[in-house]
Amino acid sequence: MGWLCQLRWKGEPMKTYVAGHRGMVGGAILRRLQDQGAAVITRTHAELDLTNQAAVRSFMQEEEPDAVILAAAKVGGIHANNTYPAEFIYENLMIEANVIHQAFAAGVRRLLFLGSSCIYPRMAPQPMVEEALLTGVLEPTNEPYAIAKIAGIKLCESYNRQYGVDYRSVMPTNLYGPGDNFHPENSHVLPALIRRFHEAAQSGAGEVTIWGTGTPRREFLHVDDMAEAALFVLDLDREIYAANTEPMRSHINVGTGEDISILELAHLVAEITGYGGKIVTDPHKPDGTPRKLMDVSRLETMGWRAKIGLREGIRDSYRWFLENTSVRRG
Ligand SMILES: NC(=O)C1=CN([C@@H]2O[C@H](COP(=O)(O)OP(=O)(O)OC[C@H]3O[C@@H](n4cnc5c(N)ncnc54)[C@H](OP(=O)(O)O)[C@@H]3O)[C@@H](O)[C@H]2O)C=CC1
Ligand SMILES: C[C@H]1O[C@H](OP(=O)(O)OP(=O)(O)OC[C@H]2O[C@@H](n3cnc4c(=O)[nH]c(N)nc43)[C@H](O)[C@@H]2O)[C@@H](O)[C@@H](O)C1=O
Repeated sequence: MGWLCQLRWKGEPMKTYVAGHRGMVGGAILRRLQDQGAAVITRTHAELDLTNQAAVRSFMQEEEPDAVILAAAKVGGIHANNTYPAEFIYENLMIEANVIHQAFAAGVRRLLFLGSSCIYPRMAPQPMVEEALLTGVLEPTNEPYAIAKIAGIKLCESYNRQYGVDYRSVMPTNLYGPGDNFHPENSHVLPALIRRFHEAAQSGAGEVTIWGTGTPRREFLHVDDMAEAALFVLDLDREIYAANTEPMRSHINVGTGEDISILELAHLVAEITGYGGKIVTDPHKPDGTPRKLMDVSRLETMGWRAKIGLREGIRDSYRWFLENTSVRRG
């Protein structure tokens, strides 16, 4: 069970709205809250399109949640970001502006916004500290998405400064696990490789191609760790959160503090899925950021660190992939 979420306001359990509850992160957060008997509100994308300002206003005014966890977003890997830049910047700006403003207008006391590690400059010194934000140019393949995420942090900070609310931001590294998007083109690297190597092992293929040179390095955090970290940060006393952040640098990195090259990752996924053939690289596909290892000392100082190791986590994700053929995406 791990750390128990005590989301309470004046002794009463907070009514918490989980936006994006059918997604990988939102689903993991919802499971933890339900396991702890928390009062939770959810709406599917079909029930409530968060890019629709009037619909979000009506929902917030009607439900008046005490807390909001914003895990809804337009999300995808390097190919999706590179192919649909207008959708990534527009939809994410609209979702966060609507949810954050309408939460404030409805008197929501506490909110957690999920950003991403791609907010940092392409060549930020590694590991990347929270202070590196806005100190350099971004990675072109996901700049629109990154700018939307930076805007989300600044929305929270601006509402905190002007209206005195308590809206917090966490910056997850690359995430994976149950409920992931396994689409062959639009997914992130780890689910994409799980699918590709599994299919190759099943078909007896002699060769599997991975995108790019295989030299970039990435950090991977299991989504159950992410869910626990999200609730840990949301539940922190305001004084502790304020003491470990600054009003204009309020976001908190969430990761494992360890990274791996894409080629090493490919060999690990091949081993776990039982694929024994060749692995070749395709340098014509983009590498993206060479490295984006997060400095996670700010969150560790506040008392949280990741628990699930990469090998164990990939096994868990592969098991979910195999057991959920009907519900998995892609
Ligand atoms: N996955 C990763 O590696 C990382 C994710 N993050 C961040 O974590 C958060 C969650 O990501 P993740 O769980 O992986 O993403 P998913 O794509 O798994 O989930 C996103 C959820 O948001 C919903 N959604 C999207 N657009 C809308 C909309 N207009 N109105 C209502 N709901 C909408 C989706 O519903 P539907 O599918 O029905 O459209 C889905 O349930 C995001 O903020 C993401 O940026 C940050 C770093 C890494
Ligand atoms: C979390 C973060 O995720 C995104 O950034 P990213 O980490 O670069 O995305 P990615 O996981 O898709 O790729 C990681 C690396 O892996 C290589 N790679 C090899 N083979 C496959 C492959 O088959 N699929 C994919 N997707 N990548 C592959 C790929 O070439 C790249 O070098 C942001 O857009 C944004 O969404 C964001 O915030």
